[in-house]
Amino acid sequence: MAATGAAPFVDFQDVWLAYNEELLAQNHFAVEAIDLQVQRGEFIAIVGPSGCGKSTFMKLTTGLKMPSMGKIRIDGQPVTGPLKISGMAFQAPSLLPWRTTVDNVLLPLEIVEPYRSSFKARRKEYVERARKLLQKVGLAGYEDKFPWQLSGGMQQRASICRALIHEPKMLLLDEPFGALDAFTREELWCILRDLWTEQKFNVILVTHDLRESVFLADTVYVMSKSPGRFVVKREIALPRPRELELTYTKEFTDIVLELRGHIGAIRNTGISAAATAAAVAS
Ligand SMILES: Nc1ncnc2c1ncn2[C@@H]1O[C@H](COP(=O)(O)OP(=O)(O)OP(=O)(O)O)[C@@H](O)[C@H]1O
Repeated sequence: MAATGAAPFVDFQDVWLAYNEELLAQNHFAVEAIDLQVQRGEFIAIVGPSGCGKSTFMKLTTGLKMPSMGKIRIDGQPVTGPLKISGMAFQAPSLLPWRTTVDNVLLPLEIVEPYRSSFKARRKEYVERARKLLQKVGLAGYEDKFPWQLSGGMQQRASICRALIHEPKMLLLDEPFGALDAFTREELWCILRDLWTEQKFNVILVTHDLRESVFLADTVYVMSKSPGRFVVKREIALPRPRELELTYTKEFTDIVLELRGHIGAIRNTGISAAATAAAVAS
């Protein structure tokens, strides 16, 4: 899976974030003491109770937010602003309504250098790339449709293609399948797993679906709240590629229940982040 011994692809060193100066003055952090190293090609998932700081962690990883304290390096470089080496997909697919599927997928190439400057000259090649990706996610035949002609699951497939069109080194997914029915969700897990196996980008997935985290990720991190802090690191040593049947085995269910137990403890007993961190091996 991930390369070992090399410098981590994502490297958080004691990162803290308060959302503004006033909160910082009150020592009110949204996330604290984030130490996290993700190896090149690794697929990680982040789970935790609502409001614990998962999206805040994503904002830091994309460079949309800068830490109040601590250091972040991605692909060996300090993060100083919004990153272009990542693709992103969120719970709402947010396709532009006046663009066809293929034109929505092409959007990052019109915006991100080095593609932007050559976009017009290479449009034909890029359209071909977009069509191939759409085919892989089962959207062949829908390239020229508009978002309102697609189901929610289809729009989410297109948004994953849009996130991958500029061949990013890292894919950031914040609850991308949360609004979909169980069958579509499982189908998209398999599509995402196949794309990842083929292209080997890093993935950081935020999800409330523990089965999803265990099915997809190499490592699952549990975040506790107030402020958000990683308190559990669970490596998932299940066979790859993962088949859906695996999700019905005892081993799989035991890991899901173990993670559920950690989140239940954080939610129900009000265990503070520091106490949980001390109690649970990382
Ligand atoms: N722009 C902001 N300004 C101030 N506080 C914020 C801002 N965005 C988030 N927060 C606070 O930071 C904390 C973490 O929020 P975040 O959205 O990262 O949680 P989350 O784990 O992603 O939640 P959910 O699972 O519900 O999406 C919360 O207490 C939230 O109120």
